[in-house]
Amino acid sequence: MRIHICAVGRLRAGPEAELIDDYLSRFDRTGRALGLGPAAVSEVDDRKGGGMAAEAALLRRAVPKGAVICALDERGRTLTSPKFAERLAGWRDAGRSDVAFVIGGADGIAPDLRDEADFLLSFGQMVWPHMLARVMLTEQLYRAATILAGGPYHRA
Ligand SMILES: C[S@@+](CC[C@H](N)C(=O)[O-])C[C@H]1O[C@@H](n2cnc3c(N)ncnc32)[C@H](O)[C@@H]1O
Repeated sequence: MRIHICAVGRLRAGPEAELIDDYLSRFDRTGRALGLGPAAVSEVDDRKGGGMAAEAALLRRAVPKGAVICALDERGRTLTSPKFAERLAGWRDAGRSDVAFVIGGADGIAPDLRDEADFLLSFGQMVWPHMLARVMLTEQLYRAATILAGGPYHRA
């Protein structure tokens, strides 16, 4: 099951980009035997200042047809890491080929795109910078893969 991280904004080289690359390559390595991955980031950038609606149109284009849409939003549901792993495995076991994690820009995700999501995932009620949300998501994807693989990385 392919993982797409569809995110607003271009990430420049730096510590966040290094962490994301590292977690995604670990996820791909661990996930391969589990039918999870590969994972890739699709960045969208509205240079015309069209706001959330313009970003939503670009994000929709980045989401593969038929993908499960999991939108990241502080108003969504919080999950434990094992429950997040279970949910990923559930989508895989239901035969879904693609899961798209959608991350908004400075103003968040347009309400109509949020309404289209199959799941709203929250990393708590605090608002995080979108680049940190990307890092947190990639770490949780790697953690989920290690949980499903029975590895020692996650300690509850
Ligand atoms: C700077 S935040 C935007 C916050 C904006 N005020 C809003 O109403 O959504 C940018 C993006 O990071 C992600 N994000 C930030 N905090 C989050 C959280 N606590 N849980 C899940 N995603 C979060 C969301 O995808 C959000 O659209």
